[in-house]
Amino acid sequence: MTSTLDIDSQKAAERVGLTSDTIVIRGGKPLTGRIEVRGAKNLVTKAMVAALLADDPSTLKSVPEISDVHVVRGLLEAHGVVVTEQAPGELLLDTTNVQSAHIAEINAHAGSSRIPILFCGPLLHQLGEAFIPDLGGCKIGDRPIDFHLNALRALGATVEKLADGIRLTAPNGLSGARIELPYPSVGATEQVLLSAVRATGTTELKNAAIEPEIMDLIAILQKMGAIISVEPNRVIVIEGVEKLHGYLHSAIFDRNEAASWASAALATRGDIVVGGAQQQELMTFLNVYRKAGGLFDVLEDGIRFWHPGTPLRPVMVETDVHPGFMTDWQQPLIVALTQAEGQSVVHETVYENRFGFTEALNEMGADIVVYKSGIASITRRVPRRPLEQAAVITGPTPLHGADVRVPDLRGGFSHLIAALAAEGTSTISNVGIISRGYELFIDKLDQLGADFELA
Ligand SMILES: CC(=O)N[C@H]1[C@@H](OP(=O)(O)OP(=O)(O)OC[C@H]2O[C@@H](n3ccc(=O)[nH]c3=O)[C@H](O)[C@@H]2O)O[C@H](CO)[C@@H](O)[C@@H]1O
Ligand SMILES: C=C(OP(=O)(O)O)C(=O)O
Repeated sequence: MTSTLDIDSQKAAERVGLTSDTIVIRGGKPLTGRIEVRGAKNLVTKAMVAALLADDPSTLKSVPEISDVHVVRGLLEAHGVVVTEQAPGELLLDTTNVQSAHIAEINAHAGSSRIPILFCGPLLHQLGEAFIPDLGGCKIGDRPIDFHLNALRALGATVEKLADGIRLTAPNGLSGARIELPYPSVGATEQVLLSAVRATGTTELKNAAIEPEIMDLIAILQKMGAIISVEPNRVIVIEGVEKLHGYLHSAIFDRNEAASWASAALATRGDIVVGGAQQQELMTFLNVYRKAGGLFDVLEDGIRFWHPGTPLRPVMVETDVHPGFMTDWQQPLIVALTQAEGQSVVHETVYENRFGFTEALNEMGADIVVYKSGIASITRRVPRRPLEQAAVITGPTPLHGADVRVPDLRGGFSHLIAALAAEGTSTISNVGIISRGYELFIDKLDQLGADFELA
């Protein structure tokens, strides 16, 4: 099983032209103004991989300037794909000359993101073999890839574990199979889609994830010529086709980035219009936001989020697969919950180690207690998973500045907004990690009136 390597924050910063990996923030000032969100990190990177399934070029629009996009671009280029930025945020992905890559070139991207694992199916179809380096991604749990490898084996791939990654071959090509995931994993569902779409015969995937980004990937594959039915009860049926052609697609907006800026408005007592945000993909988040006392207004071209000016209310949140409350939303929201009057409880049911960032919040004055084995006694909608954890946040607690180091993407954004909400000065290092998923976040902080400088 490939391990999740540490993300190199400085490298991530360099990829997007961030001149420093440390930021000094003078907090206590509400964030106000308008920022734009573009395509979702969790779709755009996969859409770029999907282009590999076609023999002619694809065009992807609304591509954000984030580090993970550069990582996938590098991997595609290593395989002979010519990637051109035709206009701001518009990539032309020319796959007419796909070829095997040098292992050294692939390994240069080891530990940078989780996307390399999704190259398996497209490379097997195009080249009959694939080498996948050790993965990166946020260290928020073990993050095994057993569902991926079992699905690939079921489709006919042979998997060989190497010291620095995995090698896959499919001597007889891939063929349709009946696959049931033990849990509706986003990545494993995408793995099956990208592998089964050009396999011989039909694949039935049970217990599939149905996140909006997956639906957008299915839309892209359908544009390319695929036949994919999303059926009731998390069943996806993929009827394999021999050839796919390039696509023209504008990526779905980044709902995780939108929810993060919404939480920033609440935590800093601010007022932020998130241009490009849409209501439907955020409905579950908006309900919780409203219960906590946050105000929002759905506009024609975005959503306005603001603090009510009166005390916030505590909430109980259970993270879950879609349409539940997304795990990536809980970290920024917790910063706002430190300012609610009373006890909030956040049950994390997707990952087993996603509360590490709360230590820094406690150093800044928050009162957050993490229950490493969850809280069993509360009856809830989401059935308990063995890996579950819970955080109890008691507020309101004034926050003060501190020196902190970003541990992961969403935790890092949470530290930024905690520092912006806090009285005094904070120094936050390792902020390059934030550029994995937050486009131009330094420019956006500037647009929203934050008082900071890069160290
Ligand atoms: C790049 C990307 O899209 N990342 C998102 C994706 O991550 P990612 O696709 O990695 O997350 P998964 O949905 O696969 O993981 C969910 C759970 O399944 C477990 N699991 C997964 C695969 C596997 O082979 N074995 C296994 O046990 C994981 O350890 C975790 O406990 O979905 C997550 C859940 O919405 C989000 O937090 C991430 O932002
Ligand atoms: C966990 C996340 O991303 P990744 O799967 O890329 O590590 C995230 O976006 O919060």
